[in-house]
Amino acid sequence: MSRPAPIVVEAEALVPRAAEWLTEALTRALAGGGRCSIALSGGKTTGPIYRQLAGKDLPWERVDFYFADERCVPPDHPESNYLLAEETLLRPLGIKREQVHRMEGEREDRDAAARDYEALLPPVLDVVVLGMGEDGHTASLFPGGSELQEKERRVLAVVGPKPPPWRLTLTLPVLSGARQALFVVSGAGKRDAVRRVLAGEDLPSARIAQAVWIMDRAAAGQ
Ligand SMILES: O=C1O[C@H](COP(=O)(O)O)[C@@H](O)[C@H](O)[C@H]1O
Repeated sequence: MSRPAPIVVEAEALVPRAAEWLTEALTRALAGGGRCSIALSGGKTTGPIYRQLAGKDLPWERVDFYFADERCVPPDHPESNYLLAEETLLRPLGIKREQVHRMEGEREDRDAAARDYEALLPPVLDVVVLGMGEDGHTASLFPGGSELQEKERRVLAVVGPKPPPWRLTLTLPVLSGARQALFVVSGAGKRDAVRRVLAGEDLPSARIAQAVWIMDRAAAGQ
């Protein structure tokens, strides 16, 4: 599959462009009149996008929320990806509890938490929002990790180099199988990783070949 050409925008246009893309993706996924699923990422880039997405007029009662990854911390911890989504998107929209499927990163038995999450994931996700770290990681799939070879498991507990170390993450078969996937990348710190992905290097982020990339000029090296 050939990678779609990245969409490069001015820094101030990144958030509105990404929120618009997600609105269109959700609209497509909801077009049949049924429910749709979206998996959210954490990190620094996504919060402002979620805030803007929360202002969009969509039939939110038909959207089910999942997570691409979670740090192994309680859900009210400042590092929690769930907390970020809760504060910027889920609470502002008044999303019902039963529509939100968070990864239970706080559980002592992380493998059991990963297996329980596998049991509630839909067979295919309609929309996935992803970020990319400066090392090319996405969700909690880090370069060189053995979990990148995973073919069967859909969710894994992993240890990564970025604090907090323990994480739960969707695996590549799930992320690369999503119907629509978006990477949002900003800042000069990501420039080298972007260059490596676009040059065809085998970084975790590069493995989600169907994804659309929206980035600002600094990340694109322009
Ligand atoms: O640790 C994480 O990092 C990635 C990238 O975050 P960013 O702040 O560099 O955009 C994020 O996508 C992931 O959900 C998060 O757990």
